[in-house]
Amino acid sequence: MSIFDSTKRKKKLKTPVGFSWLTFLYVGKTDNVFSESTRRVFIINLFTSVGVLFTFPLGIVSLVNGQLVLGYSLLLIAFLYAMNHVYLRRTHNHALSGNFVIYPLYILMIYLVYTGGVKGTGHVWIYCIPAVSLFLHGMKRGLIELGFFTLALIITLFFTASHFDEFGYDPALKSRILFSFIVVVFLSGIYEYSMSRFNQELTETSAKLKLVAYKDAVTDLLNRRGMLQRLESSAYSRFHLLLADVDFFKSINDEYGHDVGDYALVELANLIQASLPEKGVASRWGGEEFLIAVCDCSESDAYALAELIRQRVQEHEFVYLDHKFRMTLSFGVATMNESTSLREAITLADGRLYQAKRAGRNRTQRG
Ligand SMILES: Nc1nc2c(ncn2[C@@H]2O[C@H](COP(=O)(O)OP(=O)(O)OP(=O)(O)O)[C@@H](O)[C@H]2O)c(=O)[nH]1
Repeated sequence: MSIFDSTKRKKKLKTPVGFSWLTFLYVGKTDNVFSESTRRVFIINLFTSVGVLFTFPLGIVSLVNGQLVLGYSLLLIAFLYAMNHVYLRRTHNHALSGNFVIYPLYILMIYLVYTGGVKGTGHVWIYCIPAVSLFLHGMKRGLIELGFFTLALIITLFFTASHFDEFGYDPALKSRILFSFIVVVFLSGIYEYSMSRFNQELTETSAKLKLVAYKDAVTDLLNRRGMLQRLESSAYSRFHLLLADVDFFKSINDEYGHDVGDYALVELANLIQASLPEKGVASRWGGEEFLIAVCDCSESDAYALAELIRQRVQEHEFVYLDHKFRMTLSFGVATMNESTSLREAITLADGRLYQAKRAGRNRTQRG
């Protein structure tokens, strides 16, 4: 992999001056908001923030009503969720943070079903479990955990001295709660499955589109857009550009046909690729033009590389069916550095290439 695959400039969300809810929910990490990990951080943080808004006042109400265990449990969860925000902000570790969310939630739900919560309404909260569990742990682990949770629910409902009966509910309510919970698990599972399939297809399609957008279909090198993107996002502030143009390429097309011209371009691309140093990248810049970039070397090294490629091409015999022919390249070499921008360096290389052509072709022109 080339050194030009380095730091990518990432899109930042515009945040208004002062407090921003988006910045809060993304725990300050608003770059690359479309990435899966940032999305997870967002949802976990959203869930815990909403969780604090519910559990904190409900905890206070429970304490006031004298339900001390429930009150302290809710306040503990509110505290854990608030700490989770701090933890996410510092580490962005959504995997561990997700566990902070879901495991206390499982325990709280079983506790609410067992005790009846506030005025026997505790069981109504269990329906948030399937979606959260499947989202945080995915289909496989999520369903296994939900299986265990359902088992704990059955035991709590039917085999413990839960306080459920003391609120005067119809006995059928227990089985209705269980079945409706299983239905919600089932629907959430279908939703999670279709979402993950959709996301997978979206990721694959976007990777394919990127490939098409940044690669040249004939030579498989980067195309102009891909090369510009690579160079503009490179961490290196100094590199050398070698702009090569095939000499009299039109005559190849005219003499042997367009297919042979295409074959020659592919062969040239292979020759260039095979000559590249580790810290180099090549692209098809235009019709019969190739732009090469190298870094961590001197201007003389860059010139020597252009000469090496030029000589290899000159010595190479191109063979296509019963056609045999030779080709040459002209080069213009320029350096991008602190005082010369990328665009200026490309223009310089282009000007020097033109000089090499005017001076007779099959040569390298540097500054
Ligand atoms: N086969 C093929 N030919 C291409 C492709 N892209 C551009 N060309 C041809 O490249 C040729 C470029 O011709 P010119 O610009 O006149 O340059 P040249 O013949 O190489 O002459 P100099 O650059 O002056 O040495 C044209 O005939 C284009 O049709 C391609 O993808 N495949």
